[in-house]
This record gives sequence, structure tokens and C-alpha cells, in this order.
Amino acid sequence: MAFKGLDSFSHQQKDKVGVVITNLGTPDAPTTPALRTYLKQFLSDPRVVEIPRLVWLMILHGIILRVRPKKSAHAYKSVWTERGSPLLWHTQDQTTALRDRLQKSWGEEVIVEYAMRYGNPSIDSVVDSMLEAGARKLVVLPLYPQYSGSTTGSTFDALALNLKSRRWIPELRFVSSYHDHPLYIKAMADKIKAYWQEHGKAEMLMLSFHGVPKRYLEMGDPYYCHCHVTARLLTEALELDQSKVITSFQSRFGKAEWLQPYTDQTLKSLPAKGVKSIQVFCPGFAADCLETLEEIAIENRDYFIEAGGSEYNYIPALNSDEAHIDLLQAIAESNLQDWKHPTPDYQAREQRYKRSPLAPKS
Ligand SMILES: C=CC1=C(C)c2cc3[nH]c(cc4nc(cc5[nH]c(cc1n2)c(C)c5CCC(=O)O)C(CCC(=O)O)=C4C)c(C)c3C=C
Ligand SMILES: [Fe+2]
Ligand SMILES: [Fe+2]
Repeated sequence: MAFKGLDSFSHQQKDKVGVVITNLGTPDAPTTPALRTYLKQFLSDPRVVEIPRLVWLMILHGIILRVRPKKSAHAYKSVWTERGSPLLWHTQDQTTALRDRLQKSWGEEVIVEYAMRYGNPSIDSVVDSMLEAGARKLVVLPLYPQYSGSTTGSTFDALALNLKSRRWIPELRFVSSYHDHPLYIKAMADKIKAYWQEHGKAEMLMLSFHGVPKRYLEMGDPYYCHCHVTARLLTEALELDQSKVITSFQSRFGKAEWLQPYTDQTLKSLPAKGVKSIQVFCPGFAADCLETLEEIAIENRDYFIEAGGSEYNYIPALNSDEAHIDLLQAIAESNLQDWKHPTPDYQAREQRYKRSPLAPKS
């Protein structure tokens, strides 16, 4: 097998610096066939489901891909908008805002794109097009504040799969997590305080993170610890007593035990303990998506109200808030900073090249 070169390379091409933000990805449409394609790619990822391969592929193809696509398509229909899936268009808006910010100080030297781990646009296609466009240095920023092998680790796999087939590897920086970044904590605290200004406080604040199987924690995944660090720092920034905050884990998938306490069970149990009003925020989601807009804002609301709660409110994700873009810009720039002096323009480079003993005679 030959390693891939760059089709578009010329000495005249200006070197660029690429910034890629990534997220999980979403189906192309809220339909059963589109969900089958998406879930097949997602749930075939060995980083996501870590059980013996053959057993899992039999369950996946024999049961899950026959049943779940229809059910999930129905859930996606309830959050789908004219611009498509919320996860997609929030990511597009984040990219546009980050590109504007970075190009203000870097000019066209920096190219900013987004890519999705599953579905479109794929990490593979975006890395291809950035390298073809001249990116010789690459910052990859997965929008998962808390590291998990099932998300951030899997994003790295997709990146590595592209690069390992290439002849010319770019300089590379991969952001592993930002769960305790001061601007991340500040963006969330400011957002929640602004929400309180407008609507007042509830009796409790629930910080609900996406779960992962408990076994992943036992095998060394730092995700649970990262979630708790985020929750503690956010509680401190909000100057809330710990007794007013519940940290929980949502979106359990399959029969195994996941990180506890579970968001849905907690919400069902709170009214009987005297908690009648609650606000829910999801620090692990950089953008609103199915898991926040349907599972948290609709499904779990019903559980709480049916169990005797009287007031339930979901506080939106950071999405394209200015403070969130401040954070993304700071993370990107801290990785870009000593790349601030890109290679000289191509004419200067041509001169150097001509003087090189390897230069062709012409
Ligand atoms: C934010 C971090 C996330 C972690 C950690 C995570 C782990 C994880 N997820 C599944 C299974 C599913 N997740 C689904 C949707 C989904 N998950 C995340 C984020 C994390 N997942 C997001 C942002 C979304 C929403 C995508 C969107 O299009 O809006 C789904 C698909 C929906 C459904 O059918 O319920 C599945 C399935 C596992 C198994 C897992 C950890 C091992
Ligand atoms: Fe998930
Ligand atoms: Fe879900």
C-alpha cells in the first residue's frame, strides 16, 4: 500500500494553520433509514461498546439495529428544526463564530472547520480537505469538556486513521479535555446566574452529565472524575451550598450498570423527598442536542412532574454564547500561540528552495 500524498501540493501554496472542532455527529434526517446508518456507525465503534466483538455484533445487527432506529427517529423528529438537527446547526454556528474571531487576529492563515465523529461531515473528509488546502499545522478540539475514551478517545482514533495513511504528517495538537478550564466554568456560571436573574432560583440545581458504563471507570477512564471536578468548580463559582446541587448521569444505554446516580431515577424520587422545583443544566454538552432537548427537557420533565414535582426547567447548553466562543478561542489560541509566526510567504520560500542543493536545475 502506498502512503497518500497531497494532490493539490505546489510550492506556491501558502502554508496554513487548521483548527478543527469536532462533536459526536447526528443522523442526516430524522428517519428510520438515516438512524440505522448513523447508529450502525456509532454503535460499531469498539470505543463505545467494549464487549467481545462477535457477541456485540450479533446483538447489534440481530436486535438493536432492527428496533432502535424507528424509536430514535421518533425522538429526533421532536427536536428537528428547519436547519436540521440542533447538534449540527449549533456546531455550524460555533464554527462560524470561532472562525471570525481567529481570522481577526490571524487573517486567512488560519482555517477553521467542524467535523463529526459519526455521520457528516466526517473527520476523515475534513482532515483531507484541510491538508489539501495547505494546513501544515493542525489543532483538533473535540467539544467534550470531560475526557472519555468513548468520545474523545474515539475522536483521536478517527484522526489517527486518516493520518496513518498519509505520507506527510502535519504538526498536530489534540485537546484531550477542558473540564476545569476557568473560562469554561465562568461561561456556565454566568449563564446560570443570568437565568436566575430572569427566572429566580429553584430549590435544587441538577447537573446532569451523559453517562458511560461503570466498568469504564473501573478500567481507568477519567470521565467520572472529570465530571465531578467540573461540578465542584461550577458549584463554587455559583456560590451554592453543596446540598443544593445534585450531580447525576443520564442517557443509560443497555443492561449493564452505568455511572450513578441516574438522572431519571433521581428526578422520579425527588418530589417524595420534598423537592418540588428543580432546574437542570447539562455541563457535558457543548451544544443542545437530542440528549438535552428531548431526554432532559421533555422526557425527564414528565418523570419529575408525574412524581409530584411542580416546577421543572431546563437551562440551555452554552451553544454559541459569546462566553463559550471566548473559551473556544482561548483553547485554540493557547495551542496556536507559538505557531503565530507561520512560514514566510511563498516567494521567500521559493528563494530558499532555489538555493537548496536538492532544487531542480530549471
Ligand atoms: C457528551 C458526552 C457523551 C458521552 C460520554 C457519550 C457516551 C455514550 N453514548 C452512547 C449511546 C448513544 N448516545 C447517543 C446520543 C448522543 N450522545 C452524545 C454525547 C455523549 N455520548 C450526544 C451529544 C448525543 C446526541 C446526538 C444528536 O444527534 O443529537 C445515542 C443516539 C440517540 C439514541 O438512539 O438514543 C446513542 C445510542 C453510549 C453507548 C455511550 C458510552 C459508552
Ligand atoms: Fe451518547
Ligand atoms: Fe438519550
